[in-house]
Amino acid sequence: MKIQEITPIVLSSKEKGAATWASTMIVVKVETTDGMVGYGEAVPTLRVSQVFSALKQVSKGFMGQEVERVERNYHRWYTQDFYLSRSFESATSLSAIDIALWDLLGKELGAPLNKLLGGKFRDEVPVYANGWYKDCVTPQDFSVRAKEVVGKGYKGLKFDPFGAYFDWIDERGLKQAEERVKAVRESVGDEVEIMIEHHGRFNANSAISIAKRLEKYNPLFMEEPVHHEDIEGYRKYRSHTQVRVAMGERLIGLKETLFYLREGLVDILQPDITNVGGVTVGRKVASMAEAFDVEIAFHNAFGSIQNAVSIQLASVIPNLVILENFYDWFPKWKRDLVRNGTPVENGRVKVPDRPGIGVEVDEELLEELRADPVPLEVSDEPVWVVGGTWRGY
Ligand SMILES: O=C(O)[C@H](O)[C@@H](O)[C@H](O)[C@H](O)CO
Ligand SMILES: [Mg+2]
Repeated sequence: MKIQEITPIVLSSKEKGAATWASTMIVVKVETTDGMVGYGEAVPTLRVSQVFSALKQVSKGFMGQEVERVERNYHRWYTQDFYLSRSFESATSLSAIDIALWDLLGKELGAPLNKLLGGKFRDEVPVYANGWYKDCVTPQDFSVRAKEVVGKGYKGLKFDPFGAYFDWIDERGLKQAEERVKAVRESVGDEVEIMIEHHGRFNANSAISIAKRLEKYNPLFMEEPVHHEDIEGYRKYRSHTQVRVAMGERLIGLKETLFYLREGLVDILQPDITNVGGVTVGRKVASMAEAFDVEIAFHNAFGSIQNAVSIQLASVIPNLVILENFYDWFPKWKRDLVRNGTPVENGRVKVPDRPGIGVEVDEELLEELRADPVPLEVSDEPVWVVGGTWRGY
C-alpha cells in the first residue's frame, strides 16, 4: 500500500489535565491508496505551531512511499533532512509518521504491533502513576493523595518534590523536598516504588545534596537530576552518588542515546517513542540499552496514541522495568478519543491484541476537538510541572 495523505491534527480542550501541555495533543492521520487509516502522535511542547508546520514539511518526503518499508522510509527522512534530523520538531514529526506506518502495517496484516515486533514478552505491562499530585504542596497533601493512588492498585508513583527551585537548592528547599518524600514513603509503605522527578533542573552540586538527603527513602530512580545537556554535571553526579539515574525523554535518535549509554551516565533509560524516532528507532534503542545492562522505562506523558504504542513496545522488550502512565490523570477527552481503553488494574495494563497499535480513534470526537495550532499559554509556573506544585509551604 502506498501513502496517499498525511494530515496533522491539533486537538485542544479547556479540560487541561495534570499539566498545561496536557491540554493539547498533536495527532497524525496517515491514509493509504487503498483507503486504510493509521494514527500517530507528536509531542505538544511549547512549539505546537512549529511541530504542526514541521509535520507538513516532513510529510512531503513520505508521499507515494510504500507503507510496508518502514526502515527505508526512515532512511529517506534521514537522507533528506540534513541539518534538521537533530531538531526536535523534525524528529517528533518523523516519529509520529513512523507510528502511523506501523499501525497501518498491523491493520493490513491483521496483527497487533507486539506480534510484528517478535511477540509479547509479557501479557501485562507494569506501570507507574504520574500526574497524580496536582495542587499538592504540603507533605500532608502528598501523603493523602499518594494513599488514594495506591488504593487504586498502583505499585509505583513518580513525583517532583522540589516546588519552584531551579538550578540551586538551599537548606529550606532540601528540607521541604525531604518532608514531601518522607510523607509519601510513609503513606505508601515499603513495597511501593517511588521515583523522584527532578525535571532536569539542577546543577550538579544541588543534585548531589538532594541525592544524599533522599536516598534513605529508597527511590527506584532519580530522574534527570541535572540539566539535560550538562554532561559534566552528570559525570560529577555519578561519581558522588549511589542512586540509580533515569533519563532519556529528551533524547533524539539512536546515536545520541548511545553517547549517554557508553559514557555510563544512565541506569534506566526513558526513551519517548514520539520523539526518539517512533517504533523503528525506539525498538533499536531498547535493544542497545539491553546490551549495556540498562533497563527501559518509556516516557509516556502525552496522549492516548502515545499510550497505545508505548504499551505495545513495552510488552515485547525483555529489559522493561516499568512504563510511565497518565491514564487515570488524563483529561477525560484523551481517554474518550480512543474507543478501546487500557485501564490500569493492580498497577498493570493488559496488552491489547487488536491490529496495529490497538486503538480505534473516535473520528467524531477528533473533529470536535480539532483546533488551530496556536502557542500554549505561558505563566510563571512552567508548562512541564504538574499543575499547582510550583511553590513551597
Ligand atoms: O517524566 C515526565 O513525565 C516528564 O518529565 C514530563 O513530561 C512531565 O513530568 C509531565 O508532563 C508532567 O508535567
Ligand atoms: Mg521526566
